Amino acid sequence: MWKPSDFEIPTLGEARVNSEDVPGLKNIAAGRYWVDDDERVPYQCVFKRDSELQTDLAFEKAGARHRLFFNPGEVNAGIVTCGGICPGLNDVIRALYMELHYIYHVKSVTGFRYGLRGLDPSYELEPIILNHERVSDIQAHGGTMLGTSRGHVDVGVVVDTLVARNIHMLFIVGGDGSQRAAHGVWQEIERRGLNIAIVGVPKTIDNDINFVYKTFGFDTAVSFARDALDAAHIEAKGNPNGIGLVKVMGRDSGFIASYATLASITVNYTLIPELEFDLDGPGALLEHLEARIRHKHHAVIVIAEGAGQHLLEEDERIVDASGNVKHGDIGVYLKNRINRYFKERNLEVNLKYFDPSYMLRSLPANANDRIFAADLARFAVHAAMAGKTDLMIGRRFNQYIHVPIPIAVATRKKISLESEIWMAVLQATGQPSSLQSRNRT
Ligand SMILES: Nc1ncnc2c1ncn2[C@@H]1O[C@H](COP(=O)(O)OP(=O)(O)O)[C@@H](O)[C@H]1O
Ligand SMILES: O=P(O)(O)OC[C@H]1O[C@](O)(COP(=O)(O)O)[C@@H](O)[C@@H]1O
Repeated sequence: MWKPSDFEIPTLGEARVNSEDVPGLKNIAAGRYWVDDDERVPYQCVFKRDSELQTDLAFEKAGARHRLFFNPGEVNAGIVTCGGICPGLNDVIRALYMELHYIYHVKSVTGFRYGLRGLDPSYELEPIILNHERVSDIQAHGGTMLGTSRGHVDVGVVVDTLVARNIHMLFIVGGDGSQRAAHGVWQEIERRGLNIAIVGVPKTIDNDINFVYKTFGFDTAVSFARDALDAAHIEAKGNPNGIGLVKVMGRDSGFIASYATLASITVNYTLIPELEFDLDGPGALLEHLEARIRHKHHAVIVIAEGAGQHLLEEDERIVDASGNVKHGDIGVYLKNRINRYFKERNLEVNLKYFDPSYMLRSLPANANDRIFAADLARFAVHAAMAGKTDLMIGRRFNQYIHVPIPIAVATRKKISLESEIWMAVLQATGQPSSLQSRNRT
């Protein structure tokens, strides 16, 4: 259980600069952005009749502060993007640069290349000094102009690089792994007694980071996944006993699969990592699918990549360079099992398999994601300028907040049997709730 003090954001020291003297900041609609340091957003808001609202647990509200720790004109800022790519990364980089340069007029903005390894001199990746020309059109492209990577980098080496390059604030754009790394870097900075701010911008296509109602890029990914599901439906209906099977990303969570199901409304089975399912036996997927094919002559199935891993051989499971489990290909496995099942029963089916996984990560951001990614970046800059550190920008109840990184990475956002999204999926698909009746522990 959290304590109120767990929600406190570390600061580098006493604020020394009056932000109202920063010309760029004065010119923007400061009324909208300026936030008093004691403004809070409650941690809990929904409460049942018998449980109390714990108003003492609250996040700090994000926004421009009246007083800054850093003198903007002296600041050298750094940006790094880590982990898998995601629509909107370039929007974040662009907005970080624009806010730092045009609003705060910082001295320099350095982009470290290929994730954390860009901060390890042994990789010999010379950083990029960002300027207007370099970033002005990057939002039109997917991926990240800085490159990204997975894999361990020593936090001591990262801090050595920050010191050597006289970086005052580092923006780490990445998922839970990157935010853990950010916390490690901050701990090392604190141990050395340095004044360097570490601010995280949460990123994952899977949307499973807590305290961000939806991660940037997720909206874009869902639209693309919806198109794949619609295509699978057309294929399924256009062939005798057609089955459209679509695999989407989602290492540990089924948000893309579930939201795309709701957006497409053509799906009959949604299989997600959080809920276990069986293939064989009475009432299990294959038997249910057979009944549907005999009755309706077509079906659409969406499966998230992390679903049904218990069905695969243990030795198919490997980890990536960052230590994340790399799942076996459940899509291909399911395709083969379905085909074999119907062949054994001498029942013709026409299964079309779609694997749009990587395609939905590499798109440029759609309109909503573009707005959101840029907002996160701007709030990250305000936080760092005020000398706040070891935090990630989040969003709760329509307000941007400062989330202490240890809280942000303590748990992962997941879909459960009892969640509203799952109820909606069951309703939209008509799949029996008994098909996946166990939360995965
Ligand atoms: N616990 C950790 N401590 C330090 N670095 C970490 C930790 N977990 C992940 N990292 C580093 O963070 C970077 C991104 O992590 P990864 O899990 O690949 O992606 P994501 O940030 O998208 O979850 C990698 O360089 C990885 O080595
Ligand atoms: O092939 P890669 O780059 O390891 O990416 C695959 C993984 O990345 C994800 O898209 C999530 O990655 P992030 O958490 O880094 O955004 C997973 O769904 C998927 O398992």
